[in-house]
Amino acid sequence: MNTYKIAVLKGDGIGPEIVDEAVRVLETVGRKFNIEFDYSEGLIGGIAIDTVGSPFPAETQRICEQADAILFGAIGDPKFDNDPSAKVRPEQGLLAMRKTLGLYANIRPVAAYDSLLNLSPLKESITKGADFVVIRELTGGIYFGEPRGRSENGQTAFDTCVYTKEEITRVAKMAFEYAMTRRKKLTVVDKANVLATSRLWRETVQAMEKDYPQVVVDYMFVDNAAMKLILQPTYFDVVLTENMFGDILTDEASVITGSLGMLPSASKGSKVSLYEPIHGSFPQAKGKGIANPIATILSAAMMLEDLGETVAGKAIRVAVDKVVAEGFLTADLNSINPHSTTEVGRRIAEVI
Ligand SMILES: NC(=O)C1=CN([C@@H]2O[C@H](COP(=O)(O)OP(=O)(O)OC[C@H]3O[C@@H](n4cnc5c(N)ncnc54)[C@H](O)[C@@H]3O)[C@@H](O)[C@H]2O)C=CC1
Ligand SMILES: CC(C)CC(=O)C(=O)O
Ligand SMILES: [Mg+2]
Repeated sequence: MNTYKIAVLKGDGIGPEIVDEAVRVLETVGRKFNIEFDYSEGLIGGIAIDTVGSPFPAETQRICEQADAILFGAIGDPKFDNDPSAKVRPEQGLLAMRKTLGLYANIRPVAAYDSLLNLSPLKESITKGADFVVIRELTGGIYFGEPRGRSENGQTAFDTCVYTKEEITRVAKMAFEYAMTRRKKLTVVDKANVLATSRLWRETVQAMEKDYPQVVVDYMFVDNAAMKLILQPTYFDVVLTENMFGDILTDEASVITGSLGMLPSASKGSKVSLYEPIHGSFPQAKGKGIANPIATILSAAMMLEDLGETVAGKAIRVAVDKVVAEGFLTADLNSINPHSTTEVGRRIAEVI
């Protein structure tokens, strides 16, 4: 029997509810495929600020560093969002965790489900067959650059976007390698017509093209990419982009699947990897049992595949596909006969 140490960071809002369903599904595949999970829970985000005064406590860092993989829910709470003067914010915990653990690449697969095509506001003729992966740089750019803050007596605010060649090279290498396992097409999304950082991105990736002669590379400005994503999503195979563009474009891309609650992700670096839905803490839904757990359950499937448990990961995907096809879904995707977060988690576990 294989045993894995999993750090479980539920976070805020719907975080605990969706992670509980992912754990339920992990337990089910564990029983079926003889895999054992040894879970350690850590605090992160608003709940960590309220409990111990820090959004990414040292104890949570220790738990993560000792784990084989990390399963993360979401952070964020309106009491911080609505207080611009808050000195410590839940989001700082997520950013600090990504930076401290060196999680420089966030892999966000996007695929349209045939049975959900009618639920996207986009026409079926546009979304059918869409299947791409966004590789978002995760520890650089404007979310981390210094200096940042206020000047002129608080009347001016500034953030700084910084990228080094090394940061671009390591994530681009991952993107080229992903492209090699797929349709061998890489689209680099930037704003090189305006931004110095984007010009460094373009120059760096262009220099790497010769190492991957089978990969066809194109470069697209982010404003055009934002349009193309919903005009012709089937155009894309692997998309490589910087931190903020990737954050924004993938929420947009979730419209292709019908709900933000469907998109999983893996955050990777050179050490332990972290698995997280792409959405946030959806505070309006907290405790109501209406949040879609599938993004988190599919993140757990990505985790198993990366741990080498491909059969178990595949079993989760097959079960999700079946449950999606039968329409046993939360209100975001089934407003007529909605099922609760727990019912959907239980159903997926039952089908495995
Ligand atoms: N990775 C993380 O932990 C992230 C945290 N946040 C934080 O989350 C809080 C809320 O931010 P929002 O901008 O409202 O983003 P959000 O992603 O939490 O929610 C946006 C909308 O997406 C839908 N949605 C999201 N998750 C869903 C799910 N599982 N099932 C069904 N529908 C779902 C809902 O309609 C919701 O109103 C903020 O405090 C923000 O800072 C935002 C994004 C990522
Ligand atoms: C809350 C932000 C720090 C991150 C975010 O929106 C994301 O990772 O998708
Ligand atoms: Mg986001």
